[in-house]
Amino acid sequence: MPAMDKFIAGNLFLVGLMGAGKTTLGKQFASLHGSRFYDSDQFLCEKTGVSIPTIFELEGEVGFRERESAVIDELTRLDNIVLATGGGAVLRADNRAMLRERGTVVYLHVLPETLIARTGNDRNRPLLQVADPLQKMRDLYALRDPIYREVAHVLVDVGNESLHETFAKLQSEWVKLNMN
Ligand SMILES: Nc1ncnc2c1ncn2[C@@H]1O[C@H](COP(=O)(O)OP(=O)(O)O)[C@@H](O)[C@H]1O
Ligand SMILES: O=C(O)C1=C[C@@H](OP(=O)(O)O)[C@@H](O)[C@H](O)C1
Ligand SMILES: [Mg+2]
Repeated sequence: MPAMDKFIAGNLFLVGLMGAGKTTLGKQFASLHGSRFYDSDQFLCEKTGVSIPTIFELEGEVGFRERESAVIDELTRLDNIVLATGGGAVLRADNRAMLRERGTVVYLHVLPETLIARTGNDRNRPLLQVADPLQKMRDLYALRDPIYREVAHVLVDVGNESLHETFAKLQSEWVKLNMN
């Protein structure tokens, strides 16, 4: 993982695969710290008035990624926010640069089996509507894990544990960062 050369105390950006807990933990973390919470997917849905599956259906993944980039640019310019990104937001180099330069990026690292146990029946994630969601998640993990590691300032290793436990790990990493 690269050195924390551009650490900015104010913004926390969460990255990781679908089901890692970015949205759930981000909301809780923001509420505890009195910061504003944003979720790039929710923001996009509010902007367009339609769901993520509908955007995929109408414009394909390419269209979704275009919109997602614009949202990442808009939201990462804000100060003192917690942002839950969509799992694929790190795929574009320009998004990665925005995230790394405008805040502290935390990778919630979770293994595919655990992720699928959490998201398996969810109809709201178009990429998982396939015959073998576990294999799909393994493929996404193989492709993206190195990218998350590259973009993140900090990795939080999440096992098969409670939400409460992961929240405590995230909190402890944040405290460590702010003591440096
Ligand atoms: N240890 C944990 N950390 C984070 N989420 C967990 C944990 N255990 C169970 N969950 C559940 O997993 C789901 C994660 O979903 P979500 O927050 O939408 O993830 P993401 O935004 O990263 O796709 C939530 O339903 C959450 O309650
Ligand atoms: O990993 C991905 O490519 C995606 C993750 C989703 O967000 P979550 O990571 O919050 O599930 C959402 O942005 C979209 O379905 C695509
Ligand atoms: Mg989410």
